[in-house]
Amino acid sequence: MFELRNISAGYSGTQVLRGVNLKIPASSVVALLGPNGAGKTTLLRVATGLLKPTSGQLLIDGEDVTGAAPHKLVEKGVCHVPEGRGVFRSLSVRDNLLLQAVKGDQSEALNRAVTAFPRLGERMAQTAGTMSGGEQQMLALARAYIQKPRFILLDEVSMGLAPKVVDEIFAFLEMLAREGASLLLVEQYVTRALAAADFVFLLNRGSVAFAGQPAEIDAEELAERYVGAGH
Ligand SMILES: Nc1ncnc2c1ncn2[C@@H]1O[C@H](COP(=O)(O)OP(=O)(O)OP(=O)(O)O)[C@@H](O)[C@H]1O
Repeated sequence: MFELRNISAGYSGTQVLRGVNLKIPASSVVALLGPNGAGKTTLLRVATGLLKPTSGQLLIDGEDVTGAAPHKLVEKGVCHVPEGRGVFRSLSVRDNLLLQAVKGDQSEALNRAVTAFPRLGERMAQTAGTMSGGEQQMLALARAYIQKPRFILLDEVSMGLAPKVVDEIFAFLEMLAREGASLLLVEQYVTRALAAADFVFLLNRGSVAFAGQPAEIDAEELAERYVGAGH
């Protein structure tokens, strides 16, 4: 269980998050929705240790990890897939994957990546930056998967991708949750996020405006009121 408890945070005097409570249980997908500027990315930055909260706690399986450096959280199984795909564009697909592998486990890491996304297997020698947006996102997700993360925080992974690729990516994310991971999915793609999620949090102006199950939400109304285009 990954938990943010009463978190407030911001940037040099500007408060963005105001007393946010959010839980990501094991083996579940939690969608974090909300309009532009609501504070979703800021929340992910707090959750990954990149931004220290001004108050509140970050807990992993009940252990207080507030203020821990990002690499300490990585050691605890926290993995961040940032907006705009965290891949090294000038490196090959293979090198991108190997950089994520523990020494001695290189072939296992490559196998794991190809199991997740078979298409990457055909493109090992290709320079990552020359692949399509969808393929680069698959590579970013495969790099995360290699680390066998327990908590995966994803920022707009479906942004700008074709519906078929988005289907493939969501199927992969649901498989990660079935394997036991906890996922926090920041999404503009409301319908898709609600279909995949076990729990939904709606952030508005830095506060949680709704927390509950997808069935309690009217996706159309939500998209109109809070999220805007892209659903
Ligand atoms: N580095 C920064 N310095 C100062 N203010 C920032 C910084 N990053 C974000 N903000 C401000 O914090 C607020 C929340 O931004 P954030 O990126 O967390 O929202 P978001 O919900 O992820 O929005 P979007 O959907 O547009 O990405 C915004 O008003 C933004 O201008």
